[in-house]
Order: sequence, then structure tokens, then C-alpha cells
Amino acid sequence: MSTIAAFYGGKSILITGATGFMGKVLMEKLFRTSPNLKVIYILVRPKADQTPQQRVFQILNSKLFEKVKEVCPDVHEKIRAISADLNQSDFAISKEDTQELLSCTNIVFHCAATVRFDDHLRHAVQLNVAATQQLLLMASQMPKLEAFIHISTAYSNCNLKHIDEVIYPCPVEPKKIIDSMEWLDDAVIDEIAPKLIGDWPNAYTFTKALGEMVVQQESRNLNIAIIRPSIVGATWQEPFPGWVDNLNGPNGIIIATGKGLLRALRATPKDVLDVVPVDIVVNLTLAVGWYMAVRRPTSMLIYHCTSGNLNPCNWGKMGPQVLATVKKFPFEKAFRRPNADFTTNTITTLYWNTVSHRAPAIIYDFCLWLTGRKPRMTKLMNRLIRSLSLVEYFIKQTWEWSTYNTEMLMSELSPEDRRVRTALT
Ligand SMILES: CCCCCCCCCCCCCCCCCCCCCCCCCCCC(=O)SCCNC(=O)CCNC(=O)[C@H](O)C(C)(C)COP(=O)(O)OP(=O)(O)OC[C@H]1O[C@@H](n2cnc3c(N)ncnc32)[C@H](O)[C@@H]1OP(=O)(O)O
Ligand SMILES: NC(=O)C1=CN([C@@H]2O[C@H](COP(=O)(O)OP(=O)(O)OC[C@H]3O[C@@H](n4cnc5c(N)ncnc54)[C@H](OP(=O)(O)O)[C@@H]3O)[C@@H](O)[C@H]2O)C=CC1
Repeated sequence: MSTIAAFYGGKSILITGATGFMGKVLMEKLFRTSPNLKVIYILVRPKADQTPQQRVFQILNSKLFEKVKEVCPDVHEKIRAISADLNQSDFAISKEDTQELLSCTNIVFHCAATVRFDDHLRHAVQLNVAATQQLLLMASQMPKLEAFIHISTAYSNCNLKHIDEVIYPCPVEPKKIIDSMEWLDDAVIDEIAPKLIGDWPNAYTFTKALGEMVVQQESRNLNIAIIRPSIVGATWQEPFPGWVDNLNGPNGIIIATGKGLLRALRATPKDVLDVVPVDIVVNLTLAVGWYMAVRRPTSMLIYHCTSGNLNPCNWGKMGPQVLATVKKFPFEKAFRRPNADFTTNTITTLYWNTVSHRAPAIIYDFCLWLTGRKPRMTKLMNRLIRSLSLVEYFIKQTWEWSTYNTEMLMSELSPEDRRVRTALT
């Protein structure tokens, strides 16, 4: 058995963001490989008229958890959905649940965040900074806590070209930002946000950087590690290839290509695109939790989960591969047959956006209208073009991330664990 999997046996684990893309894969891996774990606490908010319990039931009965039901038949008894809202200062957790979390938790995985690039700064600060601060305060009151693992992003310092596995100071003190968000109204925040965000591209990356500073400032005597994944894509191997449940990151672009919506993408074929499969990120996350709890490093460690310097893939390789795949395995109800190419400057991008994206959508909607059906393609195409404009910053440039700590950790693993967890090399 894997040393890492054995470590999580008997453990009480708290996961925030467990209903999200990464959180679900983390939870699935834990139940499938460490079925003798004691309990996984997950902080879940009510959503879309579903109670937390109903949401958990839906997740456990999804395809992602099919293998878990075979190896951990009592999974329903081992998962504790705690009603919580990280937008509230006390997370809106009951006193009883808080007491149980504080007295029982051995490992914390903090995945919850708002990952929208166009989120209001107030909301992004509340979730990505203040909630992290609140969770660290809770963790400092957990007598059995062995490790606290914070999930950040490799793009928290995307205003730099070369990024090491260290915390970089932000130009703004996180506590001052948190305090000011509590009394400034939205109009004033909108006015000052560009100045506060500075040379970060959006509120998401800026508040993830602030969140890392909060982790450093509020670490107290906690045993903490930060993991910085780059662009996280669908599963590579576990529990099965190709699982994804959202349109974020690469997923929306690949699906839009397959549906024949996307015909032109501004990218330079020789540029490296740093994408990592979500199961690789989760494997590293579990390895870090084990390492921090067992080896107890003397200081907080940062781990880059990036592929660019270990197993680089550029657009010139990724693009044709994606295109060939969506042609070989066509999507249902596609708008057009998949076909796409790169554009390399603003003029050709504008041209192809007009000729290959906007115009066909308008014509299609006109036909829908003529036949008495509701036009919808123009709205969808505008959403896609807006999504592309928001991710353009991350596509049109490249970064270098050092991976010394990650490679050092891999060298500490048993042969069995290394086989599973080092697909990046
Ligand atoms: C021989 C030559 C061959 C050449 C071949 C060339 C081929 C080129 C094409 C091939 C493509 C290859 C692709 C390979 C991989 C691509 C990689 C792309 C990289 C992307 C960069 C991401 C950078 C991420 C860096 C940071 C990483 C992180 O740390 S967090 C990452 C996660 N965060 C995000 O990704 C956030 C981005 N998303 C958002 O911020 C929001 O979603 C949005 C603001 C972009 C959109 O918000 P909006 O309110 O409009 O939409 P939303 O609320 O999300 O959804 C509402 C409805 O809209 C639909 N929707 C959303 N997105 C899309 C979309 N992209 N396409 C279509 N439809 C979309 C969504 O389904 C909702 O619909 P309804 O529910 O029905 O309303
Ligand atoms: N996806 C990616 O490409 C990358 C992601 N990351 C990081 O990984 C982590 C997970 O990202 P990902 O899984 O993609 O994000 P998702 O958006 O899929 O999941 C976010 C999670 O946070 C929860 N959450 C959001 N707001 C609240 C709230 N107010 N109260 C309680 N829970 C809340 C969501 O719950 P709910 O289901 O109720 O909305 C969800 O479980 C984030 O920290 C992100 O920064 C880092 C690099 C790349």
C-alpha cells in the first residue's frame, strides 16, 4: 500500500471547496485510496435550492465517485457536510459543528475560493483573503492539527516573469484591504480597484497573492504549506481520464472548439502553455499533506505544481492535438464542424472574431427568429469572446516557475508513491 495513502488512515480531514472542481477530485482520491480514514468534514453552502446534504448526495452518486462506492461502501457515514458560508465572518457554522471541527481535525485542505476573473474586488477579498484569515484562526485552535495545506495559484505572482517557491510581498497590507472592504461602498471600490490591483491582471490573481501573505502572517505555530497549481485541466488518469465539471481554464475553450463555436484563438505556437491535470494536482496535494505532517519542516514550504519546466507543451502541439481529438470524437449538437487556427495579432483577431464568430452567430439567430424560435447564439458567442478576452493575458505570455521543493518532495516518496505522483516529469 502507498505510504501516503496509509498516512491518511484514521485521520479526520477538513476540506473547504470540496464541492468544487479540485475539491471533488481530492475527496474522491482520499476515499478511494484511504477508505479507512475516519471522517472528511466539508464546508458546504446551500445552493440552487439544494441543502448541503442534498448536494453531497448528488456528488457521491456522480460518475466521479463510482469507484469509491466499491472500495468504501460506508462513504456516506464518513463524510460530514457542515453547512457554512465563507462569505460570512464566522462562516455561519453552528457552535456544535465548530466545536467538533476544532477538537477533531487532523489535516486541513483549503481549496475554497472565488476563481472568477471578473469578480467584484469586495467579494474576491472576502473569499480569497478574509476567509483564509478566518480559517487560519480556526486552525490555530485545533489541538490535533498536523498540517494545513493552502491551495493558491501559480499566477498569484503573474506580475513577475520568473517565480520562485517563495512568498512575494504585496504592495498593499492584506489587513488594511480587508478592513477597507468592510466600510467602503461598491462605487468607491470600483473607483479605486484598478489602483489597488496595480499590475495584476484581475482581482482573482491579486487576492490570491494577498491570501498567501495572510497565510504567512497568520501562520502562528501552524505546520503550513502552500500549493500553486498553474492551469488545471481534466483528469489524466484518476479515477478515469477526461473528467471535468466546469468551463473554467482550458475546459471552456476546448469545449467551444469541439462545438464549432471557436474558430480563432490568439496564441503563438512556440509559446509554452502550462497546464496540469487535476489528478496530478491532487496527488501532489496529498503528498504535501503527508510530508508536512510526518517530516515537520521547520518553515512553511511553497510547492509549484507546474509542467512548463518538467514536461513542456506549447500551443503548436496542444492546438492541433485538441483539434484532432474533437474531430475524432465529435461533440453532440455542434454548431459547426470543428475547425480553428491561431491568430497572432490584434487586427487578424478582430477580423476572425467578426467573420468566424459574430457574423455566423447573427445569421444563425436571424434564422431562428424567422422560424419563430428564440435567438441564443449571439449571446453565447459574445460570452465566449468575453471569456477569451479575460484569459488572453494568460495565453499571450509565458512564465518560468522554479520547482525545487516539488522535485525535492518527489525524491522523498517511496517508489510506489513516486510512480503514481510524478507524471509531470
Ligand atoms: C494546423 C494548425 C492547427 C491549429 C490549431 C489551433 C486550435 C486552436 C483551438 C484549440 C484550443 C486548444 C486549447 C488547449 C487548452 C487551452 C488552454 C487555455 C488557457 C486558458 C487560460 C486560463 C488561465 C487561468 C489562469 C489562472 C488559473 C487559476 O488559478 S483559476 C482558473 C479558473 N478560473 C477561470 O478559468 C475563470 C475564468 N472564468 C471566468 O472568470 C468566468 O467564467 C467568465 C468571466 C470568463 C465568464 O463569466 P460569465 O458570467 O460570462 O459566464 P459564467 O457565469 O461562467 O457562465 C454563464 C454561462 O456562460 C457559459 N459559459 C461560460 N464560459 C463559457 C465559455 N468559455 N464558452 C461557452 N460558454 C461559456 C456557461 O456555461 C453558462 O451558461 P448557462 O449556465 O447556460 O447560463
Ligand atoms: N481551476 C484552476 O485552473 C485552478 C484553481 N486553483 C485554485 O484551486 C482552488 C479550487 O479551484 P476550483 O476547484 O477550480 O474552483 P471551483 O470554483 O470549482 O470551486 C470553488 C469552491 O469554493 C467554494 N466556495 C466558493 N464560495 C464559497 C462560499 N461563500 N462558501 C463556501 N464555499 C464556497 C465553492 O462552493 P460552491 O460549490 O457552493 O460554489 C467550491 O466548492 C482555488 O483555490 C483556486 O484558486 C489554482 C490554480 C488553477
